[in-house]
Amino acid sequence: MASSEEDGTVEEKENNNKRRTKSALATAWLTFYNIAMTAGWLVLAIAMMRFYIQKGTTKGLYRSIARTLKFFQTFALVEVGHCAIGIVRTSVIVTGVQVCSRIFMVWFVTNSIRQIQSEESVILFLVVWTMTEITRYSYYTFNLLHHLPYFIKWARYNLFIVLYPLGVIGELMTIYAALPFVRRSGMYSMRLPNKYNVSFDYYYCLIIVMLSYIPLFPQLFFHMLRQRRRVLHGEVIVEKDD
Ligand SMILES: CCCCCCCCCCCCC/C=C/C(=O)SCCNC(=O)CCNC(=O)[C@H](O)C(C)(C)COP(=O)(O)OP(=O)(O)OC[C@H]1O[C@@H](n2cnc3c(N)ncnc32)[C@H](O)[C@@H]1OP(=O)(O)O
Repeated sequence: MASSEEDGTVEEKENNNKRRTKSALATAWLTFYNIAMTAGWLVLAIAMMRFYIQKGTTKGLYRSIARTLKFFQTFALVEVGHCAIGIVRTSVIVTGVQVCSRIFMVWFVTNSIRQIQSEESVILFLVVWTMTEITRYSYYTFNLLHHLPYFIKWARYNLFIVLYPLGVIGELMTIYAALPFVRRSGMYSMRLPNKYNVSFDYYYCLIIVMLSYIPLFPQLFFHMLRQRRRVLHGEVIVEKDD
C-alpha cells in the first residue's frame, strides 16, 4: 500500500515538473512542428502511392519525391535542438545518431549516387521511414493535445519492432549497392598528393558507416524497447544521462 501511495506522489511530482518544463511557447512550437512533420510525411506517402499506381513501377520514384524527402528529413535536425534545450525529454545522442544517419542516407548516399536510386532497398527504407514518421509525429501531436487514441500509442510502441530492422536492412543494402559506384568514381575522396596533404577515401568511409550499425543499432533498438515498457506497461526506467 505504502509503495503505491509513494508511486502516486512521485508520479504527481513528475507530472507537475513536466507541466512546468513544457512552457506554453514550447508546447505551441512542438504542436506546430509535429503537425507540419506529420503532414510532410503524409504528402510523401501519398506521392509514393500515386507514383506507383500511375506508373506501375518504382523506377523513378525516388527522383519524384526527392525534394520533399530532403526538406522534411533535413528539417528533423531541429529535433536535436529540442533535446539540447530540454523541451523534450530525449537524449541528444540517441536523437542525434538517428537523425544524422538518416540525413547521411538521404544526402550522401541516395541523392549523390543516381545509379542506386531505383534499387528496391531504397524503396524499402523509404516506405519504412514514412510509416514510422507518420505514426511517430501523429503520436507526439495527439499526446501534446491530450487526446491520444490508443491505436496510435500502440502503433508507435509496437510497429518499430518490425520496422526498425527492416529500415536498417534497406539502408545497409543501399550503402552496399553504392560501394562499386563510389569506388569507380572516387567521389568525395581525396588522394595524395594534394595541397592539403590529406587523404580520404569515401569507399572505406561507407564501409565504416556500415560497420558502425553493429554497435549503434542495438542501442537505439533497446532504447525503444525501454520506452515501450515505460509507456505501454508503466515501468519506471532510470536512464543514464548523456
Ligand atoms: C554522420 C554519419 C553517421 C552514420 C552513423 C550510422 C550508424 C547508424 C546506426 C543506426 C541506424 C538507425 C537507422 C534508422 C532507421 C530507421 O529509422 S528505420 C525506421 C524505424 N525506426 C523507428 O521506429 C525509430 C524511429 N526513431 C525514433 O523513434 C527516435 O528517433 C528515437 C530518438 C529513437 C526516439 O526516442 P525517444 O524520443 O526517446 O522516444 P519517445 O518515446 O518517442 O519520446 C520520449 C519523450 O520525448 C517526447 N518527445 C520526443 N519528441 C517529441 C516531439 N517532437 N514533440 C513532442 N514530444 C516529443 C515524447 O513525447 C516523450 O515524452 P514523455 O512521454 O513525456 O516522456
